[in-house]
Amino acid sequence: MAEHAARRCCLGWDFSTQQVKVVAVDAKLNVFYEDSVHFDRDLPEFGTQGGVHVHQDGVTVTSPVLMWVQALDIILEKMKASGFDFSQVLALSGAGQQHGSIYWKAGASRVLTSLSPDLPLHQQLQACFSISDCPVWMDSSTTTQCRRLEAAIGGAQALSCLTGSRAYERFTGNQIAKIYQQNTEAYSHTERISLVSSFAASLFLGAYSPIDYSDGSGMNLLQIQDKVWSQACLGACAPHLEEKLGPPVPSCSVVGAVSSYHVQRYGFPPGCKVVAFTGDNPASLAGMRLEEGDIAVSLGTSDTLFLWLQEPTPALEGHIFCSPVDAQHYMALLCFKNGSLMREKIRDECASCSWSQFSKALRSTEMGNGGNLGFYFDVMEITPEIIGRHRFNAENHRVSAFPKDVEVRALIEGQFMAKRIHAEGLGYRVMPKTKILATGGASHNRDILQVLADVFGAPVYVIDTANSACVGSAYRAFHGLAGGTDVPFSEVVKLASNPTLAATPSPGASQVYEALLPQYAKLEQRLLSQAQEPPE
Ligand SMILES: O=C(CO)[C@@H](O)[C@H](O)CF
Repeated sequence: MAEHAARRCCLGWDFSTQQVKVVAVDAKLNVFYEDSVHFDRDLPEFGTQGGVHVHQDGVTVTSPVLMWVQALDIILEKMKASGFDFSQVLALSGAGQQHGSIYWKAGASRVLTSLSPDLPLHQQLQACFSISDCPVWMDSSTTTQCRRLEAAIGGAQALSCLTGSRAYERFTGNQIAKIYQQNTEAYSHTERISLVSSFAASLFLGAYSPIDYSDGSGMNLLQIQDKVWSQACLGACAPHLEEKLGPPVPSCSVVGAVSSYHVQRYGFPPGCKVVAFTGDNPASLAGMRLEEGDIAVSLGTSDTLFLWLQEPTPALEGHIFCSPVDAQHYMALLCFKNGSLMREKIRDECASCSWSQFSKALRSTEMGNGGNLGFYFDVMEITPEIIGRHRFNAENHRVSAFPKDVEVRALIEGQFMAKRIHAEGLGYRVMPKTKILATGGASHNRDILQVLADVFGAPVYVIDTANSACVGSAYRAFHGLAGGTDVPFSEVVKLASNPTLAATPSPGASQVYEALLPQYAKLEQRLLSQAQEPPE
């Protein structure tokens, strides 16, 4: 086996939906080791598809907790067999898919603190969980619990102001409420409830790890301003919940050292620190090294925006989480369902199925598209809830079609104006130092990125986010090691390689879009109110 030269490092873990991944990052912030275990491929005995079980009802989605435990056993054994030198690990942190919940059975903490280094984790933790199939973020079976929680707190907007989001089916508080209502005995036999992130940290700690502020913001239970559990939300979900959750902690907290189990079985140094694990999206924000005023745009099947916010404006769309790298600030997530599939459809219809033709259409039409505006939602859009294709000319009159080149530009300008309008609705502001970090399939098309730069009036950089949650976790481990809240995260990660500049705003862009954005916003509101009118 190739021996890995001794190299002081931090480990970054990601317990995601489909796999467990790990990277080792050295003091110069170079990734020199990575590995992964895929649930479907490497643990077929659990019978998951995409790492989950979709139940017969089509809305309940779970993952077996022992599959996650066994995946960690496998990846640690793979690292050991490859000659990885665990004695060089100074600290570790990690990420988990957000919102999922794990239910530790009464007495499990005693097992966790007295693990035998002669046996794998999954053999020793077999009887430690009161719920074996854990609800995950793809579950949408808790609409009743969502309505009850919003009613208890004074409505959707009130809940959003308190916890950063209105009630969402996947959010953990609603999932816990469902388990309490439908499996009361299991709930009563539960001594601790973890998120996937704090569960994973517990496996390294050999004790229950606390929930961090950032991933805890995805539960509809944490007051994001005061960073304490909301007693009203806890009470509306299930009894004795606060004692089962434990107190939340700042995301950069050192929550302890790796357990003697890992020291004796794998050779971790006894002083190897564990920094609080967090959600995969907050960890990705850290991995992308987003700074104040920056915005990350992931142009994938659905388009996702990561925002850095100082003063958030909670709304009925999007999600606001406590920042994972700065306890005073916040991050926001906005999801736009009509992303790359919508771009591919218009490419096929208007650019002969060719991206080069698509780019040519963008280059041959002017900024602002002569005042023509389009809304392209072939599937029900999330942000906002509108469906269908809607076109308007410069006089704001609805038209049935655009010339092909105009249609291409109307799609891209519309997608990016919507992103700016809804980002600003959550409190985001473009600043002089703003960088737009683009990732995902469409970020390979320079002409699309040019429109992005023009609409936002800010430079666009491209970044590779393949391992962003893992790399962000390793960065956060260095941050925790360096003293956490006393040291700016940006200082800790300044040695990391910089993103590549791909586009800067065209001359005159801000005049064009400052005029067009309010018009787009008005038309969107018009469509939204028409969509909400009762059918005739
Ligand atoms: O639900 C989500 C965020 O709110 C997803 O991005 C999960 O974190 C994916 F694991």
